[in-house]
Amino acid sequence: MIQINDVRKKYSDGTEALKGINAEIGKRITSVIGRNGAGKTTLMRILSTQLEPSSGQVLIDGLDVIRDTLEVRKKICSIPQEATPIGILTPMEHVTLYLLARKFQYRDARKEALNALDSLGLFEYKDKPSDTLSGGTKRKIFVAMAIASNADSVFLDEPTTGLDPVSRMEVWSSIRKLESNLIVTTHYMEEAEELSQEVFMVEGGLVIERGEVKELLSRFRGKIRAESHNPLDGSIRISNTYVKYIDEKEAPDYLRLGCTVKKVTLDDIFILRGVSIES
Ligand SMILES: Nc1ncnc2c1ncn2[C@@H]1O[C@H](COP(=O)(O)OP(=O)(O)OP(=O)(O)O)[C@@H](O)[C@H]1O
Repeated sequence: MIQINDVRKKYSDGTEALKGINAEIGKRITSVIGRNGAGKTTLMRILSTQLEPSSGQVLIDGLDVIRDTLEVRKKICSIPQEATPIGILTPMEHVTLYLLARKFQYRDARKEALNALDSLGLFEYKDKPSDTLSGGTKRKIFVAMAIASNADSVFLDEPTTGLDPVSRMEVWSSIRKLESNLIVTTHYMEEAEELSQEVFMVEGGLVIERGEVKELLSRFRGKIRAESHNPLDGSIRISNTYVKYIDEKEAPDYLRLGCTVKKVTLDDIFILRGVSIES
């Protein structure tokens, strides 16, 4: 269980990245979503003991990330957004060394490393130096470390950024098999919908919405999104696009008007924030 109590972070230049985050996260997959600069990485760095909050408290299985840092580090695995592999080391060496550092026995480390690499479609690359691999394959090495670690809590900051659709599905399926508390940040709403039991939407350093995907989307029941480059009656303007939420049965009328019609996703909560779809 992860408890986040009124966590705030003000950087030395005065930027208030987190303005009071409160959350309780259980043994399930949780996604943290939000626009660029919302505060997702700052929160992940605080949870994984890489950054101290300005105030507030984070407890991981009852251990305080500031007071009990070393104990917490043994229980967690955190893969930061900017992680890059060491060029001369192979994926197999990366994952095995990581597991040895986590006190796995050598044989277990090799076995778990192989399983994780295989589940991510990396078997054929396992003995190649990392600097000969593509960007997406390099990214998957770190996902393999997290999967093999079997840590109680795993934090993945944008694990699938830059991955092709097949690789993304391989990552999802491996992530789903983990029994850890898993927190994933992502820009892909589809990923949050696919993966997580609970979603936290962060904006301006605050949690603006939280809940199960189904629950969050329930306000749109029976609605779809119509988009146009021309204003529609009652539409919301986003840059050069006009968005309107319509009844499913109205789709043919809007298609005739030249609109694009789309299924509602978590994106729509950001679009609609503060606006009632009945209006
Ligand atoms: N070291 C730092 N010093 C000052 N401000 C920072 C620092 N790191 C992040 N920030 C600021 O804190 C805010 C939150 O940044 P953060 O990286 O946590 O957002 P994010 O949601 O992860 O964004 P992205 O989706 O682009 O990765 C932003 O305004 C950012 O510019």
